Amino acid sequence: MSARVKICGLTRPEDVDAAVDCGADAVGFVFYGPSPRAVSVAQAAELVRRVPAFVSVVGLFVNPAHQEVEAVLEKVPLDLLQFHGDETAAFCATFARRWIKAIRVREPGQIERAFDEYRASSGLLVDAWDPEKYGGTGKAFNWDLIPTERPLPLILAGGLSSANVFAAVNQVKPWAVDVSGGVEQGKGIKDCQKISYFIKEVHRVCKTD
Ligand SMILES: O=C(O)c1ccccc1NCC(=O)[C@H](O)[C@H](O)COP(=O)(O)O
Repeated sequence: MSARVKICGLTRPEDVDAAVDCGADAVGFVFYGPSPRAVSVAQAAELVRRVPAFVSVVGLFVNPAHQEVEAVLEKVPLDLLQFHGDETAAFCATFARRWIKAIRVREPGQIERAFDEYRASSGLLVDAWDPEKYGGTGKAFNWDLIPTERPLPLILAGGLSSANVFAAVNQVKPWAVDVSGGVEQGKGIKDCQKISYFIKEVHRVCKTD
């Protein structure tokens, strides 16, 4: 078994370097103003310059206007778009870029329905539901709601950290895991030691299989 790792919500050059050096497969930048992890287009363009070949750069949006995404794409070489709001599949597919859809899980059957609705995506990210936030909540959800039959790559997110990612990967066997709060020392400020432990735990479970 192998699971890839995405470190999301990076805001500082040293955190990008730490994620890359520790072996992250993807790094995520939040283009959503209300988030404490939001980056400007100019800031993201600078940060992305540090990302080497074969590490994917993901741009995260929440219910953006079409023009807003295009404006980011003009300046920031994103490999993938991650839509974290109530975007339709038709909207997500209007950009000349691969995309993944995040859903916030709270009831049985929801993931199965999303697999169908977002079948044109490159993956479905499953995160915890929260009444007030679209993501980055630091909360886990009931992994028993995740079906074993998956027509798309499944990316597990929500409240992961080095303390639970071994169990998560072992149980869910996701294509990838996505973490933000679990590798931070403060909102938007990553902790390179936590990033290192997190990725080591994912690699450890992959070796034991
Ligand atoms: O990070 C945010 O502030 C955020 C705001 C709005 C939508 C999504 C957001 N983040 C998404 C992520 O960082 C992750 O994909 C995911 O939600 C996991 O976050 P965490 O539970 O903190 O590990």
